[in-house]
Amino acid sequence: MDPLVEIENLKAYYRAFLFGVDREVRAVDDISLTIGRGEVYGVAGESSSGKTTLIKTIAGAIRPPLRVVSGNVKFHFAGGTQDIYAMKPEERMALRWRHLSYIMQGSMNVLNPVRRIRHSFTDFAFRHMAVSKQVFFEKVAAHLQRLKLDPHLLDAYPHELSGGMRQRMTIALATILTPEFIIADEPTTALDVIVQRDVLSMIREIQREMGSSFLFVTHDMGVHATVSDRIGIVYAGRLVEEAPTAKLFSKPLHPYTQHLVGSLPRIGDATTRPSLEGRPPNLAMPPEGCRFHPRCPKRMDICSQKVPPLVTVEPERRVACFAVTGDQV
Ligand SMILES: Nc1ncnc2c1ncn2[C@@H]1O[C@H](COP(=O)(O)OP(=O)(O)OP(=O)(O)O)[C@@H](O)[C@H]1O
Repeated sequence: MDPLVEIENLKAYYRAFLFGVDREVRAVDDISLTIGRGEVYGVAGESSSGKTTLIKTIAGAIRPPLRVVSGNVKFHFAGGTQDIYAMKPEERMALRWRHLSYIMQGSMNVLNPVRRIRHSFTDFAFRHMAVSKQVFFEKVAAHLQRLKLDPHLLDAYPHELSGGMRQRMTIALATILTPEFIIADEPTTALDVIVQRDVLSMIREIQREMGSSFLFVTHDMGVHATVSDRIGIVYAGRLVEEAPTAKLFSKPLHPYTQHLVGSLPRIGDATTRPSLEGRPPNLAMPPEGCRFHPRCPKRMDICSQKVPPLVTVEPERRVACFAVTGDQV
């Protein structure tokens, strides 16, 4: 794999006062992963597992009470290497849009609601292209056409577009400068299933045509099945399994992944699936050992005593579970 993003032993904690006690919320706790050039890397996990915090730390968007405790994030943009935490804030800002861009849930965060859409394109992208306004808008129109969007929509206000159309416009905006790396945070969660399918196929097409890498974050395993090449499963701030999508779905190894995959509905199967007992832990007071052990159907004594390391069990496949790797690791 030709790596575009390398994340090593990343720990990022929030400082929080809970019941009068100063605590650390260990939202990202020792995560290492690599995203290849041209790859869609999916991150899955339930609510509060640390997905958004992981995105923030990867993008270097760190504000109190969040702080990076250890680890590093390296990008390999434009033939060089950028160590995100060794860069000055203005150098980090310079990567935005041109090399690294975002697609968020809720496009109104990006499209200015009181201005026509063309102004959002000018605000974000014009200064990065050394061309006249006329050439700039010719390029924008060509980009929209390539993405099957009518360039006349540039004259509309965001509220005049449907939710799906707005989200597609946001994706056009995020990709106008052909960034190498795109972070997508639950980009289809607020959309209905039909519109969701359109948006996902648009993302796939962009990835194929432009060769950009994606970090695609969603709790929705069905969406991952459609769009992700590889998936990292996050539980309570830790990466517990990573595998190519087809392998992860056909043979999930970690008991938590088995639960996620097993809960997906299947056509013709009307049986109810057992739910997982308990709740995800409070990350200010996570359990000792494996954070999943209080809910795990396969737990052993060691699971409450020792943190299972993330072990490569087959090529391209890592899992952190003593029930899979044995307790001698
Ligand atoms: N500003 C904050 N101060 C303290 N704790 C925080 C803060 N923001 C998030 N957290 C905590 O960090 C943990 C991870 O949150 P995060 O938002 O990263 O999870 P998530 O997987 O993205 O969840 P969701 O899918 O619900 O957005 C949670 O326990 C959350 O309560």
